[in-house]
Formats: sequence, structure tokens, C-alpha cells
Amino acid sequence: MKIENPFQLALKTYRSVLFSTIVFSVVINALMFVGPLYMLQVYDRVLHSRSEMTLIMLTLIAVAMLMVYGLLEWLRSRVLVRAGLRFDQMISNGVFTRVVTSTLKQPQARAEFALSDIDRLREFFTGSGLIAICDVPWVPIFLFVCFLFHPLIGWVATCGALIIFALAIANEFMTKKPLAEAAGHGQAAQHFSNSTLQNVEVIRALGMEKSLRGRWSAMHRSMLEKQANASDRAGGLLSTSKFVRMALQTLILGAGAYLAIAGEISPGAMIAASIMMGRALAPVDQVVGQWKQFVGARMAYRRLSEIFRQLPEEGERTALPAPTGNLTVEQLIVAPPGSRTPLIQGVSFAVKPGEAIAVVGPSGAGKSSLVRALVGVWQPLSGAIRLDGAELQHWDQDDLGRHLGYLPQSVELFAGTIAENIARFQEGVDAEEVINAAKLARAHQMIQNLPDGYDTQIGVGGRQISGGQRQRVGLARAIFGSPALIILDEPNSNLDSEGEEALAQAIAELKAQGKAIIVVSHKMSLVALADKTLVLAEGRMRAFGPTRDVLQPKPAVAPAPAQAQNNRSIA
Ligand SMILES: Nc1ncnc2c1ncn2[C@@H]1O[C@H](COP(=O)(O)OP(=O)(O)OP(=O)(O)O)[C@@H](O)[C@H]1O
Repeated sequence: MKIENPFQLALKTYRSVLFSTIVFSVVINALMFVGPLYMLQVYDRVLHSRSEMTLIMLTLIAVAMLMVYGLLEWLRSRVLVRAGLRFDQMISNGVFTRVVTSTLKQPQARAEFALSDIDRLREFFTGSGLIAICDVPWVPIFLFVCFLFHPLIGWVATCGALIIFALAIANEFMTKKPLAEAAGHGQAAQHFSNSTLQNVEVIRALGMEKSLRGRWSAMHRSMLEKQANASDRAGGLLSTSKFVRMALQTLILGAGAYLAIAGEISPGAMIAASIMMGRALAPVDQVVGQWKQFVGARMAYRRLSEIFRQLPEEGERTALPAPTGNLTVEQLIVAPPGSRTPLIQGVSFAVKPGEAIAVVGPSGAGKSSLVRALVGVWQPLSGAIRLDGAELQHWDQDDLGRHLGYLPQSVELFAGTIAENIARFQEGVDAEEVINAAKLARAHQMIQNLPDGYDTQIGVGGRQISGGQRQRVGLARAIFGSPALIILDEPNSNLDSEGEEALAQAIAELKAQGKAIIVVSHKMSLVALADKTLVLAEGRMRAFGPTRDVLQPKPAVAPAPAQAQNNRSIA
């Protein structure tokens, strides 16, 4: 049996809403007859009989029915808005997860726009777009009534509706391509500006503003040109359809007057026919007016279907017992997402609880690439990474994350307070847990010295604290929740000697607690703490064994004792 994804399920639940929208639309459209019927009665009956009582009664009935009409419109919009919220609730988490996964797997795919696609689709469903479509089936009914008045009136109205519809189709064909291109250029420009603005300080300091602005403005201009192209094409058609609508109102009254003079219809029918034609053309007009929204919603629907198709729902994974920190890596080959060119080739090693391993090697050796695979961010091309015997892919990613401590090279903190960052933004976390992690990371005192302590807002990317402070908070975040395996990618790159000393103490304490630790570092002070060392060069494992054995016999890697100061660099 084919399992439906959350998007298909959400669309399915929308069907019942669609049904009630159709029911509402039926009654609302039936009430559209109130206006023409009222005019017919007033012109052909009341004006002849001059009965004020009849006029008052008719008017009261008409007003009462129009009140029902207003009430139903209000109810319909309430039902749709609520359904829209439900639709959003059903898919937004799924979309967010897929955007994260897709961005990891194919960063160039710009999956983040799927998040605004949810709004676009919801707005279409809850706004006038869907209502316009539900009203379209009424067009033939209203036209039929026009024919009942007189075939000539029916034909004028039908031709009018056909011309307006044909203009809308022509509009779609002529603007589809430039509008899609404009959307593509617009997204590229937005993506570029979003990522560029994250580095405003460098832009200003290095005088890069002009060149980057030039790049952005070229993308922005391309979007505008395509949009202008679409608007140019649509402009002529829009004014033609406006003219057609106005001309039709005149023509129908003219045709009605002609038929009234000829005695074929009553003057009341002439006015009623004009109103009826207005009703018949209204949904056509609405569909034409909503066309852009409709096209946008269709594109959003396609993109969302695609992202759900490409990244199917992952079945519930069997919950594995908490790991002790036994990591084994076997013949690992790793390539970055979307590539088959390996950056890591044939790496094998193991780390046990209570053991620390240092990963060393020159710049570009593949140390961070290895770490990305070890934390499950990059998938191995072949080989295996096992945590307590279970391959990383067999873990639920969130579950795995709780047992992993990871400090990336660039730290990557998020806008929020220090406490929120240390607690990995989990809700309902005990403050003591946060403080314990900070104490273990030797960051407690530093945090206390900040203006608002643990409640200090650190801004986007943690820019409001220093690089060294970021690294200490990042370490506290890595060890929050007492993970079994802790992987630190150059954790001391921004630390002063006091910070390095604190880091060494933290690592020693974590080791004593039985944590398995992997540290990437260029600094001897940290490598010396490791029980074993893995030497990487050009993505390959050059050596692996007890730190003393790996570093001592090779003077090229471990300099002579006279130079072996704590802070010297290796590799
Ligand atoms: N996302 C990526 N896509 C393609 N190639 C990448 C990607 N990330 C890294 N590389 C390449 O992989 C190689 C290893 O990079 P990596 O960051 O793993 O090195 P490293 O040993 O951590 O270096 P450093 O000590 O300077 O941090 C480099 O040649 C780099 O260009």
C-alpha cells in the first residue's frame, strides 16, 4: 500500500473543507438571484401597481436574504481561514525538516523557499482564489438565466464571458515563462542578499560593498526585466479585458432596451438581465484577477510535492539504547553532498569510552570532512561508522544528536540567550543542567561576567560576544546533556592560554567521566592529552596509534623536545 506523505494527507483533509466551501458557494450564488428578482418585481409589478406595501415587503425580504448572504460569506471565510491554519500545522514541521535535510544534501537547491511556499498555498486556499474557482461552475447557470430572458441577451453575455476568458488564457500563455524566470531571478537575488548580509562587517571593512551591490543589482535587474516583460505582455490584454467588460454592460442594456422597445421583454427584465450578466461575468473576472495568485499557488504546490517526493517520510526508527561511546570507523570513504569525489578515503579507527583521540594533519587534509561524517551530517560513500555497534544511519538523527557533543570549527551559535544556546534551544530545561555544562566547560565564570549572565542575548551567530567566548559557549553546548561521544573541531583556535588551560582541564574531566572524545587540533597542548592520534593527509590515514608512538619517531610531525612547547603547532 502506498504510504501518503503529510502533504498528501493535508491536501486530503482539505477536501472536506472544499466540500463545505462548495456548499456555501451554492447557497451564496443562489442568493445572487435576489438582486435581479427584486428589480424584476419592482419594475414590472410595483411601478405598475404603485403598491407601497408590496414594495416594502419586497424590500424587507430582499434585505433579509442579503443579510443571510453576508452571514454565509463571513462563515465561509472563517471555515477557510481555520482550514488554512490546520493545513499549515499539518505540513509546516514536515517542510521544515525537509528544508534542513535538502539544504544539507543539496545546498544549491535553495530549499528554504519551500517555507514561503506553504504561505503561498495557504493564502490561495483561504483567500479569494479558491472561492473564485468554486464560483466558476455558476457561470453557465447565470448565462442560462440570461438566455431565459431572451436568446439575444444570452448570446451577448456568453460571447462576453468567452472573450474575457480567452483574454485570461492568452495572458497566462504570454506571461507564464517570463513570470517563472522572474521568480527564479528573484529567489537568486534574495538568496544572495541573505547570505551576503551575514558578513556585513567584512563587506564594509574590505570595501566590497560596491562589487557585491553590483552583483546583487544585476540579479535584481534581471528579475525586474522579466517582470516588466510579463507586465508589458499582460498590460495590453488587461486593458482590453477592462474595455470588453465596460462595453458589455452598455451592450446588454442596449440590447435589452431594443428588445423592450420591440415588446419582447419588459423593462424590468432589461435591468434584471444586466445585473444577471454582471453576476455571470463576476467569477470570470475573479478568476482572471486571481490568475497570478493561482499560478503562484500552482508553482508552490509543485515545489512542495517535489520536496515531499524527493525526501519521503522516514519511518519511525527503533529507539536504540543510550550509547556508551564506542565508536568504530571502518574503511570509511566520504564525499561532500551531491559529489562522488571522495575527500576521505579508507580511514579506519576506533575510540572507546574514557579515551581521547586527536586528529591532526595539514590544512585541507580532510579533518573537518571526517568530523562531518562522524557526526552524521555527511553520509559515507562506503565503509561504516558505528556507535555502540549500530551504524549512524540507523539512529534517529535527533536521538543521535542528544548522545553527541559537537563543536564545529566555526562554532555556529544562534540568536538567543547564552542559556538557550547551551541548552540547544530545548524547552523546559533545568537551569542547573545548563550551569553544570558551563561549569564543566570552564565557561561559568566568563558567562557570569557578561552583563546579563546566562540571559545575555548574543545576536545572530553569537556576534555580540567575542570569538573566544563563543568557543567556550560552544563547548558548553557540546557537553550539555552529558553526551557519550564528544567531537571538537579545533576547539582552541580562538582561546588564550588561560582558555586553553581550561579546555585541557575540561577534556581531562570528560575523559574521567568515561566520555569518548575526538579532538581535531593543530596545537601540541591538546594533542598531548590524547591517548591516540590519527594523522590525516590528503584525505588518507597516514598513521594511527598511541600519541607517543605516532608523534615521537617522526621529527617532521613532532619537533625536537627543545622546541616542544605547549603551544607549538603540529602538522
Ligand atoms: N562542502 C564541500 N564541498 C566540496 N569540497 C569540500 C567541501 N568542504 C571541504 N571541501 C574540500 O575538502 C578538503 C578538505 O577540507 P577540510 O575542511 O576537511 O580540511 P581540514 O583538514 O579540516 O582543513 P583545516 O585544518 O584547514 O580546517 C579541502 O580541499 C576542501 O576544499
